[in-house]
Amino acid sequence: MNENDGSTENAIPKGIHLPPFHFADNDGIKESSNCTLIPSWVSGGLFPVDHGSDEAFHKRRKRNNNADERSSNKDVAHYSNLEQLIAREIRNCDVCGRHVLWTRPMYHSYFEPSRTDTDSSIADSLPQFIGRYLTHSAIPCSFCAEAHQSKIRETHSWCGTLYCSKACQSIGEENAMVTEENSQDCSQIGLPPPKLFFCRNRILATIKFQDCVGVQEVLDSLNTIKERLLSICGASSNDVQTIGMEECALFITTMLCCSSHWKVDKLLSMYSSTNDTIRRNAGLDTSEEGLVEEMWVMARSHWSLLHSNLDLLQTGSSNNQHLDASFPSYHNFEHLHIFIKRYCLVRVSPSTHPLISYTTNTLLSSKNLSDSDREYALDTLQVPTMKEVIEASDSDSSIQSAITLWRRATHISHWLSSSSSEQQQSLHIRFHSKMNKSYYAFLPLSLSKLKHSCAPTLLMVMNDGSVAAKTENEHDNKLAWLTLHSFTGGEESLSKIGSLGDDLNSRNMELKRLMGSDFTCGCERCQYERQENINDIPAQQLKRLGDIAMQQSRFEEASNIYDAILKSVPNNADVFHAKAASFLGRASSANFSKLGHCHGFFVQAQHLWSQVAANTNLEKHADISVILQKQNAYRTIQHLSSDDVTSSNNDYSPDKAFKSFLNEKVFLTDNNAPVITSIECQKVIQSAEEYAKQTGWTTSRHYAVPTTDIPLHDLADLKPWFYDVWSQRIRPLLRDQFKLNTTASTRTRDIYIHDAFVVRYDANGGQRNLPPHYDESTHSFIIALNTDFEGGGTYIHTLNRALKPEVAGGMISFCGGELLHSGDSVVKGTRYVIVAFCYIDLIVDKQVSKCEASQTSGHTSGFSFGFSF
Ligand SMILES: O=C(O)CCC(=O)C(=O)O
Ligand SMILES: [Fe+2]
Repeated sequence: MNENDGSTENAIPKGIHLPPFHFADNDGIKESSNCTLIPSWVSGGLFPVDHGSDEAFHKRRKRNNNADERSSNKDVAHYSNLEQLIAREIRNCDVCGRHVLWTRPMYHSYFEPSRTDTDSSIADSLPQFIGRYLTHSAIPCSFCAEAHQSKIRETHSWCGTLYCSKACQSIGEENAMVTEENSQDCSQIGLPPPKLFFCRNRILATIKFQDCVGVQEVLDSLNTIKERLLSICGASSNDVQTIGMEECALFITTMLCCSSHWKVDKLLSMYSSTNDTIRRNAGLDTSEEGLVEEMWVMARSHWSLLHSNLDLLQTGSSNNQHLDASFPSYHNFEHLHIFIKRYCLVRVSPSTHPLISYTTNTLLSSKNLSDSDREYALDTLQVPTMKEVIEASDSDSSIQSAITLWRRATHISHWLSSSSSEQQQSLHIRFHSKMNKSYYAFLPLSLSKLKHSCAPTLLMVMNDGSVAAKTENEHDNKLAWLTLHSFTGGEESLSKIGSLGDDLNSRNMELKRLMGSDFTCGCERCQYERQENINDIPAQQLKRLGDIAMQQSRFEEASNIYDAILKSVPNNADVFHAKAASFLGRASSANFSKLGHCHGFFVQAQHLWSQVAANTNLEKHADISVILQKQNAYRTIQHLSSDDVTSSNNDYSPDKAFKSFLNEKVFLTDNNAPVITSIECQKVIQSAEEYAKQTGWTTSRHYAVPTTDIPLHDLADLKPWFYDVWSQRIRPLLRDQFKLNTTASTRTRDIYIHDAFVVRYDANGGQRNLPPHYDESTHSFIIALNTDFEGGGTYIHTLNRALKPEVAGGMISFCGGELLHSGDSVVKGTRYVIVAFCYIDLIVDKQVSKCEASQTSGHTSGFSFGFSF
């Protein structure tokens, strides 16, 4: 097994955003390579129109500014609510100037419910109204009808002239103006000069749409229809956020397809050639039947209206005969629906880069933020893409400034505090629903071959990672694939379901709902979780499953998977490393506040790393070497296996030399009791700065919330000193503060360092602050190395203030994995601190051999670290 995720040289690494792409299609399918994004019905957005290579459309857009404003893709793409949707559709009749609803901005048609109509007749005509949205149909003006007859419809969209009634249309056509511009346009497409003026409808920004003809009726009726759909789905309007979306996306997609013979034929032939369970299980769920019927009637009646109007314009008489031949039968409509649901529609995850999600969530959950500051913070939340970061040189100033922006934005979340009001709560909910909104995408047909997997290689996401939920405008979002593992291009796997974090049963229930009741997922993850032919799953696939479990914080499962791999591939350092990391994950997620220790997992992880490093049969592993350096610097293993545990000979008296906060979860040393002297502080700063002259300060050691730091284990001249300080002064103090029993004979738990580093904050550039976060530790300490700066300090959110020792050498210690905290912005000068991530865990030696850790460690013989290599 290859160490780097089984990737080949040309593989695209994990964590990269790719634009939507096509898989090669043997049938030479020509489709837009973009997936169509379908926002939710509930949010009022319908779907973006893909004009593809419609040159005439683009040409016209450029020429006419007003039309451009009205009909740009952006305008059509999405609307955030029904009112907006309707308001955008209000235009003036080209003849009488009356405000009318324009049912489709790009196409020529009109819908004018009159005030005298009864509610029920409006409701009856609404399916057609909606239908017109859903299929690119229009009643062409006479110019467009000519264009249509000249068989140039494919390359020419309707002109967009709008009349509020037949009477106005006649007047308009009689008085039509011919301009130089549109006459040129006509000669380009081989037509006689047009009779009509092109697209001179205006958007009147001042229109109050309530005053416009028919608006309220349409709004009401749309809501009526929505309610009806929901009731068919068995949902109340309170559930709309969860139920409306998928149903709507599905129907919009199916109805869209019905407007294209080619798509219908293609989909039906794909359906009939599919020989998997879809055929055996073709029936609809009973809950769907009524809805599908209703949609079929709606789509069909629209189709009928469209064709009779076309006939009327072309031949002067209505002829409905071709309807049955061209519109899919109910039977076929049902098949289309099933096929699309199972193969063409995928849920799009709104999450993007983990960094962005992390920051965004923190911002959203912060109660100490005024509305405008939160808006500002979200607005300035711009993070470079992974690709940009990888490709950018260190000196790339745009990346640097983007990172600075991000940090500044997140920092606002605690800089300005105000009490949490109801208004803020609702804002929070609004933002949250905005961020977490689900979308569906209609895949190009060639992509419908992609297989579902619960451990997918690709995840369809909003955005390409460059902009984090920056604005209210959904059309700023783009679709992209996120590679969850290194991707070589041959893998056919994507996720059909929204929540990959669910367990086997929940995932399968969801899949059966989507794919039919006898669908059984055959992906490796389900195979593994069902314990079915596990030995047949290649080690490389299993490693992926383990890594996914790690990403989803299912650490115990990850440990088990890595164990399974080691049975067949016993000498893989990468898997051992991953297994130790899963122990560390379990240490962080152990129920610390209840147990007061990490169930032995921290200690277990350290032992595993040390044993792997000592095993000469195993390849050297870069990450394990770093862990070993830390173990040596802080003597973690020596401490566990020697009498060091008993040493309590310190010359530091902790008695009452510190203040405590938050029920002894946070401590600050008194000014007269620093843990190191100011001379020692100066030495640390000098040593770190000297070292940084050769290597620079690191800025990416901690993934989600990186500090600008130098690890202490890299500072050779300081290592012995730091160990002395740790064992003689700091550790005894922490034992005292966190009540780890002060005598060695009764002590069953102790505190260990996992990582320690010197951090530099600089008001004049570089890093000024650290965003809100939890540490990867149970406990952390921060030692101030200087005081000649302004701002700064460790902001503990529950405390609602920053703690800052007033003397160099002063220390803050706190439950870093449990309390949200941040590094406050330094506004003047440079701040240096030592930060250490620690774990309180069991002392694992003869004294504690019967501790409860043994029950969960997976080993039966006490607390053993015996791994078979
Ligand atoms: O700068 C500080 O005081 C906080 C640092 C911190 O929380 C960290 O490095 O994890
Ligand atoms: Fe921290």
